[in-house]
Amino acid sequence: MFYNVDLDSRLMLGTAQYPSPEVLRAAIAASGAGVITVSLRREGREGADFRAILAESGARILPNTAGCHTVREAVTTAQMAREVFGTAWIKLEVIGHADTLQPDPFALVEAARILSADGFEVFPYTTEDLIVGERLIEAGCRVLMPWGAPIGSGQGLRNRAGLASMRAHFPDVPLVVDAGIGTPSQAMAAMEMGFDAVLLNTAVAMARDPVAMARAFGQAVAAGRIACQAGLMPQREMAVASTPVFGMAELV
Ligand SMILES: CC(=O)[C@@H](O)[C@H](O)COP(=O)(O)O
Repeated sequence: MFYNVDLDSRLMLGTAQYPSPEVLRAAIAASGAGVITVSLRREGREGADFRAILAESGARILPNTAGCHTVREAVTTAQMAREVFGTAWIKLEVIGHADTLQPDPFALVEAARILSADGFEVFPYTTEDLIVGERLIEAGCRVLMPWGAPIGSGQGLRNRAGLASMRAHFPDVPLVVDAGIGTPSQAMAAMEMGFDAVLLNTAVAMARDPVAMARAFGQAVAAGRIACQAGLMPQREMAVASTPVFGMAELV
């Protein structure tokens, strides 16, 4: 549950960098994404067409503050997005570093506190740092979005151990791996680890065939979720024969 909303699909899809609006429309449909994230800047640029694509998708809209570098910028962008999209959901990005596009944890927590107090339901894009996660929860966030890897890098789950300890530390908080996912298998791995959803953009938008890639990600996220719920077998140090020896033919 993400702020009391249950989603059919646990794939959250970004809407930037697609070769054309038609490809974007088809990719959203093929992915079956439950949530579409959209930047206010893009909505301002592309207007009615883009809005129609979002509306016909049937997915929930998660506006984001992509490109914001300060608390003030992020809070103002979120407030404008609430007006434009008519939702209290906001994916909060406050970028702290130009090369890594790493979140600024201090500004992030401050902006999350201001927005939560103002009635927003905040999805903060953060690192896997547990203390920052704690502070975000204290600030009012009921979802956390740790990065897989830097935005647009396609490096996948770069700090698997850190992500696993975040999952263990916040067993009851919905956690969404956001950014840096390059392949469907990486998205599936995140779901197998028990993450509640995955958010990605570049890997689909920049694929040679974005529509087919969107479908692949939709299926991978669904499969990872089923596998997690089915219970993965533990890894073992040694071989354990999988074929029973009872009833084997005796050769004399
Ligand atoms: C669209 C959006 O919200 C991005 O900021 C997001 O973090 C996706 O990252 P990738 O493009 O690496 O999938």
